[in-house]
Amino acid sequence: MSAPIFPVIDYSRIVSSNPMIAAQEKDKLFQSFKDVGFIYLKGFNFPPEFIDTLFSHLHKFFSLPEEQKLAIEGGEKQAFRGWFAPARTAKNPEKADQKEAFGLGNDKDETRPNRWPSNWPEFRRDFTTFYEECYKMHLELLRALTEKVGLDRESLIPSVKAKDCYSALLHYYETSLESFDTRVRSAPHTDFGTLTLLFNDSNGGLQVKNQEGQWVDAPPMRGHAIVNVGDLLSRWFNGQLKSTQHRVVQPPAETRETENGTTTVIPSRYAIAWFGHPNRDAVVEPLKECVTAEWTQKFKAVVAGKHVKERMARLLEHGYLPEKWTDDMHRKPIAV
Ligand SMILES: O=C(O)CCC(=O)C(=O)O
Ligand SMILES: [Fe+2]
Repeated sequence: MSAPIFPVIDYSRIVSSNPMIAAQEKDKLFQSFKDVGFIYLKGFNFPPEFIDTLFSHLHKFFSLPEEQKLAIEGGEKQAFRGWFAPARTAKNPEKADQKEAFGLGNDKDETRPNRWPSNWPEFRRDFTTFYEECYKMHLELLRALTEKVGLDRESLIPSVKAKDCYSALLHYYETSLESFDTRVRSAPHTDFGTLTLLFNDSNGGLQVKNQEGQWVDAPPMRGHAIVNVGDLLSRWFNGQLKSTQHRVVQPPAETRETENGTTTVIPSRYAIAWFGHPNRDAVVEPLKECVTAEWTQKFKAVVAGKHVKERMARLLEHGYLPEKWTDDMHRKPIAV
């Protein structure tokens, strides 16, 4: 196997009680987010078998009869909780990514109830555990990053304590080769929040834009999460940490035997993303420790909830058509 394209960070070293080990790993974490904005994370709270269980839930959920999924369809009015049909990943089906999704948030947030599939307690239990564990891990990573700019390690914690995070279960369904000419699985974007923890099945497709502006494959590695910096964390660190563009393209096509000969298809792919977001009412502006005479303030203050909602609504409104996409689109203010 070739060398991983991002640095591999060992979570167990970040939280090690040996200060030398922890400091070394935190340096590497900070530097990696400065250089590329992406890492592979290993040594964390749950074993690969737990992720396997989550993936088997995904397979089962997305193959439920459509009427059962429609019963828990989500959208902006449901705070993006529930099922998103393929055509609903954008209002105009022509522009939608080739995927269906299930979104969930903090299960204790009664103002935005999750829309769980009925009669399936294990699904709710396991994804709630997953959500909570990812939340804990992201806290430790935030602590490490704030320490690195000379702040108290608890400085950012009050701004994320509401657990207003989000998780998206993704099914990029099998398609014919022809329909891929004009459509993508997930068009180029940056994530909106603090840190994203991403778990992939063994089918590739994720690509990340490198410093030279080229798209490079970020293949999945068993037992590792891919973790990347989102826009709001980048803002907090005044752009020192990079919120890097990524996209999902098709893996190699497969040829199948059929009764009438052969057919070429793009195989399906499943992914589980957990997006760390600050509290809805948190005001995110560059930390003063990250603003200097040489590196002046790059961003204005934004209210986190407004930023996230606008970005999600825009995604749903417009979809991401590659030919219409411009690299700075996500930074343009939305007309309200
Ligand atoms: O499916 C993937 O690997 C990545 C998905 C992604 O980037 C996202 O949903 O923000
Ligand atoms: Fe993403």
